Amino acid sequence: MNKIGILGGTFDPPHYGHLLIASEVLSSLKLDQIWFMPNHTPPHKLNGAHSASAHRVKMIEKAIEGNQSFKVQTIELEREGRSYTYDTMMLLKESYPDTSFYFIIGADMIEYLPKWHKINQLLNIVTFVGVLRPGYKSETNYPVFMVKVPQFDVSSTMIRERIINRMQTNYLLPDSVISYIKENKLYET
Ligand SMILES: Nc1ncnc2c1ncn2[C@@H]1O[C@H](COP(=O)(O)OP(=O)(O)OP(=O)(O)O)[C@@H](O)[C@H]1O
Ligand SMILES: O=C(O)c1ccc[n+]([C@@H]2O[C@H](COP(=O)([O-])O)[C@@H](O)[C@H]2O)c1
Repeated sequence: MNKIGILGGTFDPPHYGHLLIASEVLSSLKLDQIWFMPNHTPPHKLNGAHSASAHRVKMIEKAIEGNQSFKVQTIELEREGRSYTYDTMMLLKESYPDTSFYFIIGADMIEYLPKWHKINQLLNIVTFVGVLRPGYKSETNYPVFMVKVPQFDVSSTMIRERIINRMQTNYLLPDSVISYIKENKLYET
């Protein structure tokens, strides 16, 4: 049985918080791979993503370059529409019947779990793995396996705001992603 961790997200842009939790969960749970899975339309973000899907994929590819255990999974972009995790995981279970899936979520998403689409059915097909995130609580009535990771208070929102305000973003995300953002003038207004 393969053990795959899935880090679903908007990745707008990807940052070291994402890479850190992916790497820590991979090693703590002895997973085979982590799949970074950008959503097409985040179910809970009314305005959707700021950057086009193609840019978000390119930025993830740059961020994970060189790490053989990290892959991009684009199933939600191909499907389009609102990216309900239950629908996605049903399709992935069908395509990969011999794989156990571990869906990684930060504490902001743990708080939001009661509102997830078909949450009880989803719990039957994935194991949720939770990590703490500064400013959010991890208490929940749902079965979430907590993995202790160093906390890093960075978010895509913080990075987008810094770019708008022409502040530096060094060491919050990989240089290759910073260069890509500059070349493509993302998030400037
Ligand atoms: N610094 C962090 N520490 C722990 N978990 C994180 C961190 N950043 C993101 N995550 C988790 O990674 C997943 C994907 O996050 P997402 O792509 O929405 O990034 P974000 O930084 O939360 O973005 P935004 O600020 O735009 O909401 C979510 O489960 C989120 O909780
Ligand atoms: O399926 C749902 O109802 C649902 C509700 C909120 C979030 N999610 C998923 O949780 C992951 C993290 O969300 P986000 O938008 O904070 O990056 C991402 O894969 C989302 O599609 C899924």
